[in-house]
Amino acid sequence: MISEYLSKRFGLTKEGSNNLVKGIIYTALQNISFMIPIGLYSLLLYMWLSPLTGGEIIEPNLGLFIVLILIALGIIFVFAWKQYHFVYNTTYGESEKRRINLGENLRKLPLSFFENRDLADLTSTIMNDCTDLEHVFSHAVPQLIGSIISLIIAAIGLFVFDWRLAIALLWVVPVAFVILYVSRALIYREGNVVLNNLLDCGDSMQESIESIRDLKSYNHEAEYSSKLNGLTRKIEKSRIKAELMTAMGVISGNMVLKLGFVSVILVGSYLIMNSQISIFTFLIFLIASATIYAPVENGLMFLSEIYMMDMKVDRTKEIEELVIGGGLTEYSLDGYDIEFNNVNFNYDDLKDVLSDINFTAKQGEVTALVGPSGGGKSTVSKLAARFWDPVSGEVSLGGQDLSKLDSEKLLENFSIVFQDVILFNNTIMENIRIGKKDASDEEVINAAKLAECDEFVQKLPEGYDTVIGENGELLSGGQRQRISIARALLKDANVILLDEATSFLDVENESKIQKALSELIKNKTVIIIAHRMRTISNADKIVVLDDGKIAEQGSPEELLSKDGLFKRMVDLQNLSGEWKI
Ligand SMILES: Nc1ncnc2c1ncn2[C@@H]1O[C@H](COP(=O)(O)OP(=O)(O)OP(=O)(O)O)[C@@H](O)[C@H]1O
Repeated sequence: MISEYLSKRFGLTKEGSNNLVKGIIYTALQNISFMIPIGLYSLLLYMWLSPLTGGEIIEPNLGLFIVLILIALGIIFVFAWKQYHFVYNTTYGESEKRRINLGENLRKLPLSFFENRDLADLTSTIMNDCTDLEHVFSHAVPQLIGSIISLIIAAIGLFVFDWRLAIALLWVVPVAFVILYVSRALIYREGNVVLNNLLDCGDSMQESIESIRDLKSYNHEAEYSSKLNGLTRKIEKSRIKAELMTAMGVISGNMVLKLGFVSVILVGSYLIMNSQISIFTFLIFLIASATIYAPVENGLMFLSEIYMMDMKVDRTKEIEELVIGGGLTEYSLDGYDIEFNNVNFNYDDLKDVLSDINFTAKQGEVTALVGPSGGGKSTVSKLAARFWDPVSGEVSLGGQDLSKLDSEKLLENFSIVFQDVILFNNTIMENIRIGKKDASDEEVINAAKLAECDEFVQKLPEGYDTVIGENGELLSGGQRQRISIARALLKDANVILLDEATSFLDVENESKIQKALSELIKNKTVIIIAHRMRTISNADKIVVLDDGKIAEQGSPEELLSKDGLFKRMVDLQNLSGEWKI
């Protein structure tokens, strides 16, 4: 039962919660075993003090006492070792599983999730929240529950000994817990404020590092650092307030515990004066009051940590429980036409981003999406790869409704070249191999040659084995883009999405890549988004998107013969000397 509760409450695996229960039992046994030497010491005192209290002379066997103390130490050691084994193995094992699980879930989440989610927040959940949970499981939970169990057992023994002194000793414990329980709401609220301030500051840090070039070029560094200073001060203030709230609860609880010692002295003195208890009983309770509160004090300290943990468990659970895209993993496709049927879409219920979109991107053809900025071109391409599902209508691939297919499996059919190329701090060879993880070096080099990478790669100190730095910092924008095209060439999928794929390239390289792409796209479904008319002059079909609607569609020749938006865009670009058909 406890195991089920722990598993549900803290999101532990069955094995993890079973081991944590064992850890808690050993914590309680360890706490109790600490009382064995105290018991032996009390017995020794009783023997020594016996003649002073009118009893017979008892000669203690010191050798036996030393042996018993050594045995007690052995027992303490075994319990401590067992407790350590179960608690720490569980904690780090569970943390590992939690992180892997979160990583797996993130991998399976629809890409739309990441567009609306703050990346600093996600990193903080995986790293910081998991680390904080580690501490809670290794210290707070076993200590708190273990100390409650050992306290109950010790309390039963003390009640049997003398119920009046037991009450004098123990009345403070529930009072201390109630005080901390009452301060729970404040601790939770202030903890939340700290967490949000930390996230805001992490976000701003990340943003300032990512945009350092623009900040410097627009002389905005001073404003930005003063914003960061403000956020850091906010963290400091909220932390102090949160610590204060926690301290108020914990210190008040601990102060109440100290009253237990006072009440034992008062009640004990009264009972001794009235000859109702022996000096030995009084001594036992005095020793107990000096030791029994230590685990409770720890427990109180950890209770506040457990309160703070709630929000962290909620944040990790949110990712773990998010409905994963789901869908069929086994299906057959009738070709690779992508069809939009009466598709309507919005990102946030506020404004329709796409209305009544109907077109087919045919296999073996290049379909170009053009139109003014913000018209919805990228959104259409995202729907084509099921990064999002339409609000109404249907997007299909080879006759299958995309919203019924498993996203991960579906993307096996896609090669996508994004506008923002993401490269990894690895060699060029491995960066291209991402397109097809089992590709041989030869296949990688062939793809690189087709994407016009070979020439600049040969000039690098270690050729294909050159490590290109974080996000390819050693490469130019055009080189990065060519690497991402090489990846797509290597993947050789049936559907190709090119988002401004050649925007960084100079005219010479661009025409070379266009040649390579025309080889690649034979008999494939290609959707290309391009601002420059030159890059789509060979398209079979043009879909012009304006303000989320299809303004017109048809072959370039058809659209040029009309006096529509496309013609106006071409004329405009002709004016700037870019359009050659
Ligand atoms: N993740 C998002 N959340 C909310 N709104 C978004 C999101 N992405 C895009 N939009 C909005 O959707 C509309 C269409 O954007 P989209 O990026 O599809 O246009 P686009 O034609 O590709 O523009 P551009 O040519 O400038 O890249 C815009 O009004 C944009 O503000």
